[in-house]
Amino acid sequence: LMCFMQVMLVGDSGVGKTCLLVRFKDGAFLAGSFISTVGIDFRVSSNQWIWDTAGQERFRSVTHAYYRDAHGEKLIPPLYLLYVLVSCSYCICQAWLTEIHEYAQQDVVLMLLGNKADATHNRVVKREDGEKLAKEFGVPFMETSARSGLNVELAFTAVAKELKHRFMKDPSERFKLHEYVNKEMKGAGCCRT
Ligand SMILES: Nc1nc2c(ncn2[C@@H]2O[C@H](COP(=O)(O)OP(=O)(O)OP(=O)(O)O)[C@@H](O)[C@H]2O)c(=O)[nH]1
Repeated sequence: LMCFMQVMLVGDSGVGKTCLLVRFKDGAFLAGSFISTVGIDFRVSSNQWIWDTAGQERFRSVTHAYYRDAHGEKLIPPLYLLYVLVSCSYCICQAWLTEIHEYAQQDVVLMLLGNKADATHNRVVKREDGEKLAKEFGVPFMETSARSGLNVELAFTAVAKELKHRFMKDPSERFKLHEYVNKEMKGAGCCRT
């Protein structure tokens, strides 16, 4: 059974959307100069089609267009919402969550990721803050690092598992995304690569 899915990464410019994708797909970290995504981009990884959206405000209308299909129906795919632990992008995450609720379907699969967990000396957002925000919106949460690889694989496979279960609609085997994530995720102190 081939299951092809699309997911989308959203979050402010510079939080590490492209880097997380590259880490997941190629197992490498894109260090050095930062090339901002223009509009929207996608990468195909085995059976996942992952949209990488531009975080910059001036591309917002382009990314919004992808939230709906040609008939204006609410479409769009499971989302990973990112903020970064080293700047105030966390503060505006709430705005992203509100926007997603407006544009996406009710049953959208969402995952909140706090990226750049490796940059401990620059950290300004506490883990508890991420947990609190996630709880408020009822979404699973984990801290990640595209640099060290922390929880990157898990973030993508957990959503893939959830979608697979939804697709197969087998009520006897209800997949519990929150439980799975809480069991499998690593803390930021431990660097799994
Ligand atoms: N230390 C550290 N730096 C990271 C990490 N992820 C990304 N970066 C750096 O953050 C910068 C921005 O990363 P991108 O992945 O291009 O950010 P983006 O969210 O795709 O940005 P836009 O395309 O503008 O929306 C780059 O300089 C990366 O090297 C991480 O986990 N740890």
